[in-house]
Amino acid sequence: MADASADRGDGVAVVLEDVRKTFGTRDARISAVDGVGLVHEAGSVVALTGRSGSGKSTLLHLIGAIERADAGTIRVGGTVVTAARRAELAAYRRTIGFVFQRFHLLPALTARDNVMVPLVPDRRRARAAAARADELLAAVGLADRAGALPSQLSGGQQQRVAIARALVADPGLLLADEPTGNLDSSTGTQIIDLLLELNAVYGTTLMIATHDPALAARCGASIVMRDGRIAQRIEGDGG
Ligand SMILES: Nc1ncnc2c1ncn2[C@@H]1O[C@H](COP(=O)(O)OP(=O)(O)OP(=O)(O)O)[C@@H](O)[C@H]1O
Repeated sequence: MADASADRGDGVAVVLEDVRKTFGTRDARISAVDGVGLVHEAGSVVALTGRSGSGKSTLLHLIGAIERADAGTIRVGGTVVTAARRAELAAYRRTIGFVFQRFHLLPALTARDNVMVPLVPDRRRARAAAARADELLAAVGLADRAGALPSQLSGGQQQRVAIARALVADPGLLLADEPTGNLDSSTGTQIIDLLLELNAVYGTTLMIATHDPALAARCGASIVMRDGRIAQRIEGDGG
C-alpha cells in the first residue's frame, strides 16, 4: 500500500445510549434495535456479529443516518445524529464512509470516476479530485485499473474500488455491512487486510457487520447482537 501516513485523518468516537428502532405496523411490530448502548473509541475497530435479523444492518443504518432512530441518542464525533436537522444530517453523511456487501458501483463509470462520486462536483477541483481518486486506488492496490469499468473488474477489485470511494472524503468513520459477504474466502481475507491497514494508516474508526468469524476475530473487539440487543462484547487482540 502507498504510504499515505501524511494524510492520516482523525477517527471519531461513536457513542450510543438506549437506541431503539422498530419497523412495521402496530399489529406487527419488529424491534430491530431494542435499547442499544455502546462506546466505540476514536480510531478503533469493532465487528458486529450475530444471527441474521439480529439488528446489525439496522444499527449501522442508524449510525450512518440512513434511517432515523425512534429513541435514544447517537453521537458521532461532534454530531448528535439523533438531534440533527436535515442540513446538518446531509453534512454529517458526507463525513462517514459506507461499504456494502453488494458493491453498488455505477456500471457506466470507470473505477476512478466511481471513487470521485462522493466529492461535490466542482469543475475547478476536478483535477484535484481525480488525483485523490488515483491516490486511493493506489492505496487499495488498483493503481493500474483506474480506467476500468466495474464489469472489467473481479468482485474483490470492485470491493476495493468501493472502499476507495468510501474513503475519498476522508471520513472519520467507516461503516461496512458484510464487506466480504459476496467474496470467496481468500479474496475476503485480502479485503479484511486492506480495511485493517487503512485503519492503521488513516486512523479511521471502523464498524464492520459480518457473519465471517475470521473477520470478527481480527477486529479489536466484537459485539454480538441478539434480537436487537447487545448480547455480548468480546475484546480481541486486533491482530
Ligand atoms: N425496512 C425494514 N422494514 C421492516 N423490517 C425491517 C426493515 N429493516 C430491517 N427489518 C427487520 O429488522 C430486523 C433486523 O434486521 P437487520 O437487517 O438489521 O438484521 P441483520 O442482523 O443485519 O441481518 P442480516 O445478517 O441478515 O443482514 C429483522 O427482523 C428485519 O426483518
